[in-house]
Amino acid sequence: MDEFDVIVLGMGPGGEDAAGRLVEAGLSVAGVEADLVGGECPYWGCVPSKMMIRAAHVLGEARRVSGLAGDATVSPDWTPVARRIRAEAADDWNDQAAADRFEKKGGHLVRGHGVVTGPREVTVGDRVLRARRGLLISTGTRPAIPDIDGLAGTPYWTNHEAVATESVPESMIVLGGGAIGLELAQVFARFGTEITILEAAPHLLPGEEPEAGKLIAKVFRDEGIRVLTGVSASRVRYDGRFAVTVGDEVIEAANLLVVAGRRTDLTGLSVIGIDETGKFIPTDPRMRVADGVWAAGDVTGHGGFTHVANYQGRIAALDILGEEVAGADYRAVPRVTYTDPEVGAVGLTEKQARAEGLAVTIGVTTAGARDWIHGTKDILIKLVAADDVLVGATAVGPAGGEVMGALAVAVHARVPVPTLRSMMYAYPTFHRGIEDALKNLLNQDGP
Ligand SMILES: Cc1cc2nc3c(=O)[nH]c(=O)nc-3n(C[C@H](O)[C@H](O)[C@H](O)COP(=O)(O)OP(=O)(O)OC[C@H]3O[C@@H](n4cnc5c(N)ncnc54)[C@H](O)[C@@H]3O)c2cc1C
Ligand SMILES: NC(=O)c1ccc[n+]([C@@H]2O[C@H](COP(=O)([O-])OP(=O)(O)OC[C@H]3O[C@@H](n4cnc5c(N)ncnc54)[C@H](O)[C@@H]3O)[C@@H](O)[C@H]2O)c1
Repeated sequence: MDEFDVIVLGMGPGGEDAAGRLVEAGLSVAGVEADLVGGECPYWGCVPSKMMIRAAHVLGEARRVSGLAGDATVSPDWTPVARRIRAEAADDWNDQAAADRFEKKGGHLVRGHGVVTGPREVTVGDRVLRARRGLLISTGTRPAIPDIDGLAGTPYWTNHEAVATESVPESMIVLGGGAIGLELAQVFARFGTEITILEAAPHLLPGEEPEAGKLIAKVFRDEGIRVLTGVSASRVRYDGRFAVTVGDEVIEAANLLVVAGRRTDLTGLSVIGIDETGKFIPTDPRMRVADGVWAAGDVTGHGGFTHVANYQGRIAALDILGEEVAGADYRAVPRVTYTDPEVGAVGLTEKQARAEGLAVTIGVTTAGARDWIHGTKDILIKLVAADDVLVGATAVGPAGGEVMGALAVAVHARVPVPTLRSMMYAYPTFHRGIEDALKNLLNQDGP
């Protein structure tokens, strides 16, 4: 029996951050990891995907030279993208640097799949680990694979294969029009892949404002991407190429990318009172699950983002240390889909605000001086206000994620709308569109 103060199960952005803090505070910590220390984000998610996106956006900009600055010939080549991901982001999918960082602090890394076998007990192979103070569960998510006739057993891609590929496919069906699907679809399209996106919901990015998803669909179609919304694939066949049946049509492509959401694995957690058939681990504001058990990250269901996992990991670590800590506050969760244009959003959508029974006012702007100068019409700022404070906002545009930063401050700090209206917005920035949207805040009856 190995005894530690704390066991951290899963060393992704939620667990790694918390484990490091706990070790630095002087506790003995076992970090249990089945795969790579660092989790999805540095090896298969945020970091390599954003390197791919950076390369694709450079191509997009080069293609805008015509009409604005003369002529440019662009010859896309995946080689530097694959090289950069392998060398700079994933270190050839080797986590030695992260493992060393944790162990040099004094942490104890246990490699292998951990099973929770008691309130403060994790079994890894034939090793039984016991925690004197607490167990932090931060096991993240895996790709959810829809139950479609013929899909299982075919060589479809998930984000793992897409990130690690050394070449771009000639054609690809993208199953799912959420954040991963859209980011990767646009990357591969800009490198020459013929893309068809299949999205079951009525619009792309169904968790966000419908106007944002519709604007991205328009941009993608203008770029030559085929976008089908409100569709469901009924059958998949593979005989060297994929054939996916959608209604009466059979769509063929060299590759199929399945990006239809993520799923947690709660197997075995009934020993600590968790419903194993549930989707997520319920937590209180201090990330407590049960006596001596905490959870952080994607497994808690408060948004699949690295910044949420880090935020929760910090709260859990401070609570485990017995320090005073403000409970988690999810009113202003920021999120960015790094398409071109970017979709930045914070807080509630109009639909969510109305579902909460709030008396909602909406302000929208779709044009401003900067986008006209920039040469784009694809922008949107949508504000959702209630009781004279913003409760949610969306910014789509060339710097949508950055514009959202200002809106996140307003939502988080509950800045009164009259205060937001009274300030100056630098001319001619993209964020100056916020001023126009504030002027347009109107009472509306809702969709
Ligand atoms: C393609 C892609 C792009 C993304 N881009 C962004 C982005 O731009 N910005 C952003 O904020 N977020 C992004 N995300 C989401 C982000 O990666 C996740 O929110 C984040 O990684 C969650 O951290 P986590 O610690 O909860 O889980 P994970 O990163 O999933 O880590 C969990 C770890 O636990 C380990 N584990 C699981 N079960 C066990 C077990 N029983 N025993 C031992 N180890 C176990 C796993 O091997 C894994 O290493 C992206 C995700 C993807 C897939
Ligand atoms: N920029 C970022 O911060 C970023 C980037 C990528 C991913 N992520 C996170 O990673 C997580 C996973 O992303 P994701 O895009 O896989 O999930 P998602 O849940 O955001 O989107 C999945 C999409 O697939 C659709 N879908 C599901 N089943 C389908 C089917 N059978 N046919 C057609 N469409 C189907 C859903 O309607 C949904 O729109 C999310 O939590 C996201 O927040 C974040």
